[in-house]
Amino acid sequence: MSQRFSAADVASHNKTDNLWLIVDEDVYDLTKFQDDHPGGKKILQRVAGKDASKQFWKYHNESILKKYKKQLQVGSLDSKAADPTPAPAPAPKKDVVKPEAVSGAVVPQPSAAAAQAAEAMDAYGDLVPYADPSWYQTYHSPYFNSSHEALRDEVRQWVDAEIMPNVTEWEEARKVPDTIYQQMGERGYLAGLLGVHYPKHLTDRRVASVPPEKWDLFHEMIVTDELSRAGSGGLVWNLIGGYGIGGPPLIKFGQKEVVKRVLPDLLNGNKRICLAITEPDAGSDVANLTCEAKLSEDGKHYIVNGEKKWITNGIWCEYFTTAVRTGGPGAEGVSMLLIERSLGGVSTRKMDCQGVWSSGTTYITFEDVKVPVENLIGKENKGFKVIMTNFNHERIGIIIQCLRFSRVCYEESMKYAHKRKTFGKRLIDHPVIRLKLAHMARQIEASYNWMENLIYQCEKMGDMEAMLKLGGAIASLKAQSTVTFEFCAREASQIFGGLSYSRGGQGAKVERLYRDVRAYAIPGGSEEIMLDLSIRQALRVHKALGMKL
Ligand code: HEM
Repeated sequence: MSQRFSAADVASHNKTDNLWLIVDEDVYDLTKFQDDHPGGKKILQRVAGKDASKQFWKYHNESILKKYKKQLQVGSLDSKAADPTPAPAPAPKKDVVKPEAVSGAVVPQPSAAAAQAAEAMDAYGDLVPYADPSWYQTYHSPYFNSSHEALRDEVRQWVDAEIMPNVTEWEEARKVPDTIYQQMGERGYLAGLLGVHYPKHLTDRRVASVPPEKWDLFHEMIVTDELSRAGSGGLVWNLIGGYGIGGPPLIKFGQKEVVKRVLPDLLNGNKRICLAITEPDAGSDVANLTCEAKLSEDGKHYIVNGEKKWITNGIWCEYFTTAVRTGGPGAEGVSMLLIERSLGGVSTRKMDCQGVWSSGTTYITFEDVKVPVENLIGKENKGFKVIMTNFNHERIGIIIQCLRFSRVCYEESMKYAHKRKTFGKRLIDHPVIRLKLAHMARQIEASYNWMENLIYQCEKMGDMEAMLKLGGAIASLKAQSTVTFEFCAREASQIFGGLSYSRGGQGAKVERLYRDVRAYAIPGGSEEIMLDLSIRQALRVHKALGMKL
């Protein structure tokens, strides 16, 4: 913004029909906007011509300026430093704070070897303690390197510019513009989100900051984590909810020709896929599903009839990775089939749900859909194995999202607690509020550190070994992360008070995430089923490993 004004210039625009004000040394013309101002026009008129920064920050958060700057800013104060372009820049290089002992605490010194081997990561983000993972905040990490740092910055800049200012609007409209999903493809992110590293043979899209050969599960984690900063399960599920669980079975177990025909459009963001397993009467109890696929007399097609319920993204999808019954009762009679909308007989209806509004939760009916046998994913009656190997990837996705949503609740609360005053003190100065923040942080950090370790294990193991050895721990962490999310959403809501009860405004993220909690605690295996499985599976594996009781 090139126009420069003195404070006296701005002061002359102090009438109702000529209303300017200053926020953080930028000058805004609110003459027309005042009638639409959700906080009322009188409150603006009272500060007309003045520096209203203090009042502004009392009632709004950053997203408001991001959204309205273009439309309302007319210039800056002449006292403002030149080139104020705000960028979520990677913070200064290696300016690492040396810990100092307080009250007699001993400060351990790293050994010479350790000091040589390990450099702390660069500082990144706002450095609010625990609001980002510790490797963003100058601490050491065995898992991340400069390619992860570069991707983090790439995704964050995109999310901050294109997504963050619009999320509330999209959520209310119950739809994210298709262009955002397409950008996920163009930027190469979709191709990296299937848990199979980077399938460069199926797409010419590339991620700007990471070459495909270097792509690992931590890069995948970063994309999901940074998207989740927007504080909306609906947004994340819209972009990767159906794709991230419907795509992996196809790319891993689909027949070569089908994969070659279907995958490129999916990876590039031109078409959508979802996972259709749950039915009105079969949820966590997958082996009981009834949607049937009968082989035609000539053996060339399956004829599919049945219903699927709570299917994320279903209304927008061309492809449905579907669990069907091809054999007898129980798990041995289940197969996976790629059903295509273009085959006819597929009807989708949007469901109205408590949370994740922009994710497109769908009820599906299949009526005599004629599916070519080539669309079988895996072997006939062996679909349960496909479903089982998919669970780790699905649950880790849920864990990443829940833990970032927990951080969002915590970060919003921490920032709000620094500006809101009650009984003459800022909220952060009340011990009871600090206690809430401490309980949030300890659960987030413990869970995140376990998650890093499990992702590292997945990176080192094959699918089958990971399914057997990690299935129990991942199920347990899924429950741990949804409980953490629920706790953080509740505590954040208490800290925000009424602002998190009404929709929009400063408490928008907290209010929305509070509504999203059940969408994480129930699907992908409910907390109860996860915790029980975690012990059963661990015992089974450790018996095989030689456990002595
Ligand atoms: C660039 C200038 C401003 C813009 C673009 C703006 C925009 C908005 C918007 C969009 C809201 C709806 C709530 C939200 O989404 O956060 C809002 C609410 C509000 N604004 Fe402003 N505003 C501006 C300046 C101010 C100033 C200077 C004051 C106070 C002197 C003020 C007081 C309020 C109040 C009291 C609310 C209602 C908050 C609530 O519901 O809790 N606004 N404003």
